[in-house]
Amino acid sequence: MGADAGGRPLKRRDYDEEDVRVRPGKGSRPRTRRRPTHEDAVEAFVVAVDRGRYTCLVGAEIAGPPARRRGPAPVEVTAMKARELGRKGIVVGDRVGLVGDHSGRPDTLARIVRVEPRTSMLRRSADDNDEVERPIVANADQLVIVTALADPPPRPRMIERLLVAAFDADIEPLLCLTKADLAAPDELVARYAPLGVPHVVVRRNGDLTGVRDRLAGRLSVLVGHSGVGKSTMVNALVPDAGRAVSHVNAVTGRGRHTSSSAVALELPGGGWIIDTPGVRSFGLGHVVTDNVLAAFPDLAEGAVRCPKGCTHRGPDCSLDAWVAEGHADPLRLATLRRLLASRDGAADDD
Ligand SMILES: Nc1nc2c(ncn2[C@@H]2O[C@H](COP(=O)(O)OP(=O)(O)OP(=O)(O)O)[C@@H](O)[C@H]2O)c(=O)[nH]1
Ligand SMILES: [Zn+2]
Repeated sequence: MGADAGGRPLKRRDYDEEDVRVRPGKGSRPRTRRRPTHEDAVEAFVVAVDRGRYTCLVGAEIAGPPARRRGPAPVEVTAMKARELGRKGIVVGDRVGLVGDHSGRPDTLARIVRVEPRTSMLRRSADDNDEVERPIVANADQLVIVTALADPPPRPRMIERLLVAAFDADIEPLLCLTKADLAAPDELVARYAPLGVPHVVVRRNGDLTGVRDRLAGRLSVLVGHSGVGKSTMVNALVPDAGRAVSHVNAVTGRGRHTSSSAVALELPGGGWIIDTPGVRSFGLGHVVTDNVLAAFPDLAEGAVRCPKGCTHRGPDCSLDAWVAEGHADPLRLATLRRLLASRDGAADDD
């Protein structure tokens, strides 16, 4: 399980497991009962979710520079999920179809009747040994791993977890090293650059050209431990971020929800960033072993010699020999094994 006949790890293509979970119909109902097609639904982009209320933008340019936007400014619409969608989850980043009152006028409520197929889904589990996954953000094409160079100190375990999550979700990672005034980035860069992970270095009030270039025209999700300077950077990248967020709050009317959920913000130069609240941990219980391994490209190469179904933790594992032969750093193998072990309940803290 978890690999195809050629031993390659399976990639998730069924981005929405709820789509395929078919419920047995209630006897008398004809099986061919068709749902309304809602051909009149307008396209919208979900920028915030708060307890059953979805803040959606109608007419937003999701990729590419806003200069290319021809029509009028996007309209912010509050919507609820239509009954017919059942338990289907809707998250920030989703593209949806809206019916009903989508004027965006105060006290109006549209209905989401459709969720477009997703190009990616970033998920985490509550715990490593918990396979129940929580979808976080849909359709992102870049995962920005925000790490302070000091205060708080970098947490390599967390970085590696996020790299696994990015690989599993088929999202490109970007290491964003903040607080460069406090410590040099050399050590972290030396650790991740050989793995092909791109990086940018930022500091408060510093030049943001490097990170802006990486974010331009893309849908990036920012994840980091609390206190790494994520808000400081977001506010510098999106000068009216605070206003946008409080506007969203005003629409949903539920006070400050920025600390508890993700919010999508448009970059002045085009593209979107999805800011997520600071995380303490990032569970990987839902990731198949082969995808954990595949996120370690320096080791995955050596694992082709492993016995079929290798847990990569037992005495038959060929990775010990691979490392002994000098193909990879023993610390990397230790990291991989710690991660795999934590999925069986062992602690894996920084
Ligand atoms: N020295 C230094 N301090 C910074 C820098 N960027 C942010 N800080 C400080 O670090 C602290 C945390 O910054 P925030 O931007 O609030 O961090 P955050 O990641 O958004 O944290 P949460 O809101 O808890 O998720 C604040 O006291 C900032 O002033 C930096 O480049 N250098
Ligand atoms: Zn093995």
